[in-house]
Amino acid sequence: MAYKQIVAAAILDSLSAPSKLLAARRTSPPMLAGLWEFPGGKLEPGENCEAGVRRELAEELGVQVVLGSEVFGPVPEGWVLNESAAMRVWFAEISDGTPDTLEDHDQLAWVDLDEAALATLDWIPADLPIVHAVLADTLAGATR
Ligand SMILES: Nc1nc2c([nH]c(=O)n2[C@H]2C[C@H](O)[C@@H](COP(=O)(O)OP(=O)(O)OP(=O)(O)O)O2)c(=O)[nH]1
Repeated sequence: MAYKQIVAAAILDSLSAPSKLLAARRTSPPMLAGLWEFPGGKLEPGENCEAGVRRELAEELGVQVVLGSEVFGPVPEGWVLNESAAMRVWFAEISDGTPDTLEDHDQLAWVDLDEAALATLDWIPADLPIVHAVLADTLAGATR
């Protein structure tokens, strides 16, 4: 089964000594509006995944990033979101710009990297295993 490829970033305050994750609240479609996610989007035809992540973060948040390790999911396309889409996610640190809600989001939040703080956000349900993997990888020092 070929999944539509989505790419996204788990943006940390620091790749070397992470303490916070940048979460973004979606504005559309109605079914997902108000839910929190990893900023990112659909890969364009012919684009490689890392370039896609960088493009999406520039468009949506107005930032440039340094990419760290991938947050590996269970399939080659990353984390299965639904019957037709899967998402690869990379750790990232902002190298230029201040994140802003330029496109697709109405709120951004720097959240402490602990279970309780992350659980206060209403995440897209498909993202919950990814949130746990992000936490586990940061605790294991596997972000870069
Ligand atoms: N970016 C992102 N999308 C997610 C996450 N979790 C999740 O289920 N999705 C879904 C929502 C969408 O159906 C799809 C991503 O598409 P998108 O609408 O963000 O893509 P895009 O920015 O390229 O937008 P567009 O061209 O369709 O306007 O993946 C997540 O954490 N981040």
